[in-house]
Formats: sequence, structure tokens, C-alpha cells
Amino acid sequence: MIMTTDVRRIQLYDTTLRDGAQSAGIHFSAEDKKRIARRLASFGMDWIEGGWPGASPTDDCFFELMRDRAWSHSRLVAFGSTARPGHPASEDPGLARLVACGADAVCIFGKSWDLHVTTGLGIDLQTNLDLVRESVAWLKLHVDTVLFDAEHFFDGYAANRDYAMQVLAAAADAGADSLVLCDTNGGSLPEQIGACVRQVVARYPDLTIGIHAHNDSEMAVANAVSAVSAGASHVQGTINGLGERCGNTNLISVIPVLKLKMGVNCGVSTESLRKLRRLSTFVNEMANQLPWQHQPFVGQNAFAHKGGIHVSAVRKASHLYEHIDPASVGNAQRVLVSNQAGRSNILAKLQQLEPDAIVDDAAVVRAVQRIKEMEATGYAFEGADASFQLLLRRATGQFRRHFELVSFRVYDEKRGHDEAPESEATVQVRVNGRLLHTAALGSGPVNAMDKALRAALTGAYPGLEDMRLTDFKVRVLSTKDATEAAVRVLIESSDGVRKWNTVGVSTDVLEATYRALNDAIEYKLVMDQVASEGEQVITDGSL
Ligand SMILES: CC(=O)SCCNC(=O)CCNC(=O)[C@H](O)C(C)(C)COP(=O)(O)OP(=O)(O)OC[C@H]1O[C@@H](n2cnc3c(N)ncnc32)[C@H](O)[C@@H]1OP(=O)(O)O
Ligand SMILES: CC(=O)C(=O)O
Repeated sequence: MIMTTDVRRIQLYDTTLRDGAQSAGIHFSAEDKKRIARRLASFGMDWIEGGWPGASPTDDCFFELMRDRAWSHSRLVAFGSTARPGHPASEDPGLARLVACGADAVCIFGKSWDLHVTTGLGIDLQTNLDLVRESVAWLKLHVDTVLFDAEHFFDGYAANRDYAMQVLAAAADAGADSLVLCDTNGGSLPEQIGACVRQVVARYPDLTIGIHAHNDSEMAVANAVSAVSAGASHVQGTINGLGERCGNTNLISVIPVLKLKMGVNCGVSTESLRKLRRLSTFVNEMANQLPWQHQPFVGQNAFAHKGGIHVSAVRKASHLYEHIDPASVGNAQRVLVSNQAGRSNILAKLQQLEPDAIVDDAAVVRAVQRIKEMEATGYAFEGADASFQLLLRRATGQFRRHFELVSFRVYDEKRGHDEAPESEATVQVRVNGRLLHTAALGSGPVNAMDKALRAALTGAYPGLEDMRLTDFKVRVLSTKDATEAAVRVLIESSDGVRKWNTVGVSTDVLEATYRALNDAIEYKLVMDQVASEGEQVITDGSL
């Protein structure tokens, strides 16, 4: 860990609501944006770029909704471009909207790569310098803080250094408070960024120099960190790295790097840092994105240990295979049980699930063998803690079957192309020596089987009334012979208080379903029994 005595205060500038909204597949409503903005403000973000007034009714509505904000720290920023060529800045409707929208500050982008000036805007180089200067100067007459995003700065610096620096000078001379250097195409490398930022910082020691990096070369976080090391004191980015094309600097990674590894003050308290995972999850939900399970720091797998060697070591000292304490960013260690496991995985997992359990070594060895045999046939216990716990109970002789299946039969009948199919299941089970026989209709064969099985058992086990199947996933497992392919069924169940996951595998999807259902029901009965006997209830998640 590199800890420095850097005393700078690094400003965090979030552009999730502007650059993040430019991600393919992301659509924020004005209300969504308001909720995210509020969350970012309560996290303690210094700057929150809300959008581009005038670009869309959503952004206009958002700025209207934000007029009654009462933030103690964060400042709302309106984003836009320099004046359009041909308009004096004072008559440019775009600049006027930036001033009128009620934001605390304005950020405009301007071209700093000569090629973009001549080819993109189609104007000469001097006219662009005038546009930048006049736009910033006019804005400074009306708003306190003006930030200037030098678009394509690093490409511009490589192509025509003098011109790129003249663009910065035009903005600085006109009164810009911050010069933000943009790696707009995301193609620069950390060394280039560092060298370039160092030059700009040396030239403008009294201005805030910022970095805005895109992730097209998977370098955005590294480039932001390199810029800070080279003297930048303002980092732009988004939550979860949302943004145009491959995204933007991921603040969810940059923040802990700055705070925990570089020892730089970015204004995020230890308490706020512990909310990092929740902030990431919240934005995923608002953006309707599935969480990235391998996401550094906050992903479900960021501190998940699978290999037996790793688990053996983290049980002795967690930092042997963990670069930070997971709790510092609101995450937690996970131990996975799979065919990569050794005894340590089993013991660590058991300790998480049943801290008081005492299991002898021979039983653990049996459990490891059994897991590896079952995984070889297609089982996967990583996402099925309840099946894993039952397996352990079986290996340790602590399992008593609550019912015995005698038979099941499932019909699925469809009459005509446009008619909905009907499913019916009949089940015979033996409970305490009594033969019970039930039938049930369902919205599909799985639903019918689940209903019939629980209907047969609720007389003997009333707790099953509350149990529901809440998720059902089928995965076809590839084999040499596709017609013989096995399927893996993962079921999530809930009783309104707890939820748990089980797995079943077979070449027959209904048989695989039955196995997963059987574990789900047995697990519920074991939990109820443990609870009524006053032992600790074992669960792999709570609602
Ligand atoms: C690097 C970035 O991420 S910048 C942010 C990019 N974000 C977005 O574009 C999202 C919001 N944008 C929009 O809603 C629309 O593009 C608007 C409302 C801004 C403009 O829409 P339109 O007027 O229809 O123009 P259009 O989008 O086709 O083209 C952009 C225009 O801006 C001009 N332009 C580009 N950069 C600048 C600049 N820095 N200063 C002034 N004008 C600029 C372009 O030359 C082009 O003008 P032209 O059509 O005369 O060549
Ligand atoms: C301003 C901006 O979003 C960019 O240059 O990438």
C-alpha cells in the first residue's frame, strides 16, 4: 500500500447524470435523476453534473425539480458547450440556458484538438480560441464558478501542443476556475496522462486542474490516478463507470484508491466509504443494470475466495488474499464451495453459516469428496448454500429425512396453437409411515409440482404454508452428446422472513427440479426444527 503525506484536497466531480446518461441502454427519467442526485449529495460528492439544460425535456425538468434543493455541501453543475460559431456569446441561447437553470456552477466543453476545430466544428483555429474565451468570459459575468472541459486535450496535446495549450490559456484568461483535461477518446495511457498533467499543473499553479477520462482502453481509473499523482486536484467520473461508449472513470474504484491506498483526502469520510457498495447498487437499480459481480471493491466476487489454498490462508489472516478490509467499502468476505475447494473452504463456510457447529475432520473430508463428485456431474454449490448445508448435514450424520417420495407424475397439456397449456401434478409421499396422495394444477409443470408437493406435506408440516418459490433458473450443461445434456436447476425459496437457494441436476428437467425442490423443502423443515429447538437458524440471506 502506497501511503503519502499528500495534503491536497482532491475534488470529486460526478457526471453520472450527464456522461453516465450517455451510456447505451441507460434511460434516466427526471425523477430518477433527482433521486440519484440526492443520493450523491448525501454521499458527499463535491460536484454533481446534472445534465445539459436545453438538450432534452428530461434535463430541463430535472433542473426545475432541483430548484428547491438544500444541499449543505454538494454543488449542482449545468453542462453545455461553448457558444455556437456565428453567435456572440452574449446572444447564444445555449449559454443563456446554462445561466438560467438554477445550477450552482457551469461546465462547458470546448475543442482543444486542432483537427476537431477544423473538421468537427468546421471553423478556423483562431475563431475557436475566441469562442472559448468569449463563452467563459460571458458565463463568468453571470455565475460564480465556471469549469472548462478541454475536450480531446490529450490527443490535441500530442498533435499540436501549442494549440492545445492556447485553448487552455483562452479559458484561463477569461476567468475559468478549473481546467479539466479530457481523454475524450479514451486512448491515452497513464504515463502520457501523467507527463501532460504535470506540464499543465506547472503552467497554472493557481487553478484547479482536473481529469476526465474515458475507458476505451480500460485505463480510465489508472489515468485518473496518474493525473492525481501528477498534480491534478479534481477528478471527474461516474458511479460504476457509466458513460459514453466504454464508459468513464469509475468513481466507485477511484474513491477507495485515493483514500485507502494513496492517503489523499477526497472529502469522503470513513463512514461514507462504508456506504460505497450501497451507492453502487442503488445506481445499478436506478439504471436498471445487473450488478457486475466482479466489480473491484464492491462486486459480489470482489472478496470471494474459491481456491482451497486461498481459503486456507484467509482463515489464518484475511489480508493474505485481500488487498483491503472488505467492510471498509461496505462489502464482505465470501467463501465459495466448489470443486476447487479443500477442507478449509468447508470449515470457513460452515463457520459463516453455523458458527456453533462442531464437525469432525473425517466428516469434512467426506463432504469435500462428495462436493467434488457432485460438481463433476454438473452440481454447483456456489449459488446454493442451502443445498450445501444439507450436504454437510448428510456427511456428518445430522440429517433426518422429513418425507419420502413414493412417486410423482406431471402432465402438461396444450390444446391448439392459441390455447394456454394446462399443467397438473400428482404426488405420493410417505410421512411418518403414512401414505399421502395429492394433485394440484399449476401455471406450468414446475409450479404444479411445487404446489402438489407442499399440499401433500402441509398437514404434517404447517410451516410449509408460508413457503414460496421465488426464482427458478435452468442452465443446460454442455456434454459431448447434446441430446444427453444435463440441466442444472437453481431455485430460490422464501418464507417471507428468509430466503434460501438450492440446486438439482439431471438429464431430465423435471427430475432436476424435483431435486432442487426437495432440498428447498427439507431445508425449510430443518430451519423450522432448529428454530423451535432454540438452536441458531441457518440461512443464506434474509429479506
Ligand atoms: C465529449 C462529450 O461527451 S460532449 C457531450 C455530448 N453529449 C451530447 O451530445 C448529449 C446531448 N446533446 C444533444 O441533445 C444534442 O446534440 C444538442 C441539443 C446539444 C445539439 O443538437 P443539434 O443542434 O441537433 O446538433 P447535433 O447534435 O446534430 O450536432 C452537434 C452540433 O454541435 C456543434 N458542436 C460540437 N461541439 C461544440 C462546441 N464545443 N461548441 C459549439 N458547438 C459545438 C457541432 O459542430 C454540431 O453543429 P453542426 O451541426 O452545425 O455541425
Ligand atoms: C467533456 C467530455 O465528456 C469529454 O470530453 O469526454
